[in-house]
Amino acid sequence: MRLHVADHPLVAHKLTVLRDERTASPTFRLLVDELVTLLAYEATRDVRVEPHEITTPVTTTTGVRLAEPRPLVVPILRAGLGMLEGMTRLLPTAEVGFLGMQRDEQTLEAITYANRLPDDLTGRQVFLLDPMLATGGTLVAAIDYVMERGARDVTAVCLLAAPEGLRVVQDAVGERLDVHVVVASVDERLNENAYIVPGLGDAGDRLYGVV
Ligand SMILES: O=P(O)(O)OC[C@H]1O[C@H](OP(=O)(O)OP(=O)(O)O)[C@H](O)[C@@H]1O
Ligand SMILES: O=c1cc[nH]c(=O)[nH]1
Ligand SMILES: [Mg+2]
Repeated sequence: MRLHVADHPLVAHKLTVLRDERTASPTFRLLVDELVTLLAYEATRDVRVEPHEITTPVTTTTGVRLAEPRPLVVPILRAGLGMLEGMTRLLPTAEVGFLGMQRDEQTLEAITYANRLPDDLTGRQVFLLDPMLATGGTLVAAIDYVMERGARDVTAVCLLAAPEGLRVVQDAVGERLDVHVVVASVDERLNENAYIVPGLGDAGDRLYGVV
């Protein structure tokens, strides 16, 4: 597993406001969007491109364009939905798949309630979006879904990760896949309820309200 922690004062500043319990949904959503844009820059560093010849007003030159097949962006509902627009702003031609997953707060098992992914992901670059990597159960299940469909190039974009969850992801997929994880911060630990500490609380609730 390759881990990239965004080390940038703007990321740290925005994350601090995001963590603050006084930050209400409208500002929270805006900050998630801005943070994803900053993380997406790093997450797409290895996006596949191909040579592309163009004519400028002065001469012809060979640049690059995104290669086919187009990347697939997969927000993990609910909370990952808050990251979709920021990601597709940088990758406007990407396709979008959806995974709806909810952690059972008793067993901590990830339960899948929606799955809308292309059948064949062979050769596709896949970007999984989820703000929180806590125990790692949700991300491991999501990686399994895309790997079952043939994906071998997977990047997870998260805002916060717990060290415990990163170890779980490494142990579960490390042998099978060189997954790339891009995060704004690796926090201290999980608490007794498997919430990230210091964290930001329940990302889905803070984005969309308690349901
Ligand atoms: O690493 P894990 O221990 O699996 O936990 C992380 C998951 O928990 C949160 O989702 P949640 O289950 O709260 O669903 P929601 O997005 O609908 O709020 C979060 O967005 C992750 O998907
Ligand atoms: O801290 C956490 C852990 C799981 N899910 C969240 O939204 N927050
Ligand atoms: Mg939630």
